[in-house]
Amino acid sequence: MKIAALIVAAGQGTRIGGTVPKQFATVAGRPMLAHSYTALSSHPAIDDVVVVIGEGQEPALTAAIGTARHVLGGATRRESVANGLAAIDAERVLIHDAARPFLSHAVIDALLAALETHEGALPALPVADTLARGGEVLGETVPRDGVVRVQTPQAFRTATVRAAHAAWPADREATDDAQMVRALGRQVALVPGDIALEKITHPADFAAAEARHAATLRVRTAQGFDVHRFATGKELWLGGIRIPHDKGLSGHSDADVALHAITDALLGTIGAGDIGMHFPPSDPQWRGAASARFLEHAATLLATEGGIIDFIDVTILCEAPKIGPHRDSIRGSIAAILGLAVGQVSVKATTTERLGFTGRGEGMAAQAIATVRLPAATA
Ligand SMILES: Nc1ccn([C@@H]2O[C@H](COP(=O)(O)OP(=O)(O)OP(=O)(O)O)[C@@H](O)[C@H]2O)c(=O)n1
Ligand SMILES: C[C@](O)(CO)[C@H](O)COP(=O)(O)O
Repeated sequence: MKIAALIVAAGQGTRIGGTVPKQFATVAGRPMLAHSYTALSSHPAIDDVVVVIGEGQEPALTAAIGTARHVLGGATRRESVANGLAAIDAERVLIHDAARPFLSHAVIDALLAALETHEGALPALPVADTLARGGEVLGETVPRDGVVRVQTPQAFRTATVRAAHAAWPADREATDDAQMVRALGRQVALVPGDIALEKITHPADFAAAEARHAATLRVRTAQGFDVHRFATGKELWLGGIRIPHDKGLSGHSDADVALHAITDALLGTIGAGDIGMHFPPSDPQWRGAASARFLEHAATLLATEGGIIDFIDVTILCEAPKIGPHRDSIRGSIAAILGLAVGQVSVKATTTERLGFTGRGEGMAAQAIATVRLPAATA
């Protein structure tokens, strides 16, 4: 049996505002859409994931998740879902809001299990507050017994949800698909909802989602170390900044010893080997490459595993040049490459008291420690 997933991401996010629609804004270190796309596309039972986007949103989609199957949505969520349903070929379908980024495989499993006995299923949470009609002054209390908060993904037998959309009057809106299936007289099962799935609707929801997500992460640290030999006639690059000096460092790339150490530290946090495995010195395409690319790659791999960087600490070992005058610009540069605040980056330097290869001025070394947080399953 084929199972497809639709992520509706064609909204404008007007209640949140901002320079990009919320589904492409960053939350927990990645574009919001990327979180649920990863959760759905990595689930072993799901064969096909289709993203429904708005007109002109292709570049944002590609920037968020790379190449992905997608279709254009409509003016309302209901129309966007209908366009997505027309694009799939599967017996079962999960319909999910991009605005609910933190989707676990446990919720998907529960929904698919409920579909064995029901034509639809959705995650629901109990209501804890008193409910009342509102306006300028308090209206009457709404009984909350048996009232639930309805989340997504909503899972359906595809034929049923297609029939529900076909039967729904074109001049009436529906805020979700389950109410349309119910209007057909079919039963939709409830499975336990997840507070992590809360929809990001208003500006304050971003910070709340970040905080809830961060609380689920586990801290991990890893270190990186690198050495490069001095050579005359080379530029000296440190932390992505060109430093005036009479010698530079030799290497296949720009030989930025500080960025290499940080790259290895980040790769270490996810057990992804070392920089040489990802960018072999034997590969001509990396000749003279800016090491910022290597660091960005390591940060992307970490983000793909749901990790976020808490802190980077790098120590540069050399007799000369003096690092102090360049410390702030190196910090700023590393922070900019990684999308961090400057306060999340520390740059230190030391001589080795004229001892060893650094003491003799033959080369430079750098060591870095990365502190990150990763989802419990990875950590
Ligand atoms: N025409 C639309 C409207 C909404 N959505 C999607 O439906 C989900 C839930 O909608 P909502 O949170 O209301 O998002 P927006 O419509 O973008 O927000 P707003 O109402 O504030 O503009 C979101 O993932 C949104 O991208 C959609 O695909 N097509
Ligand atoms: C589908 C939904 O997320 C279920 O709670 C909700 O109805 C979407 O409503 P919105 O007004 O489109 O945000």
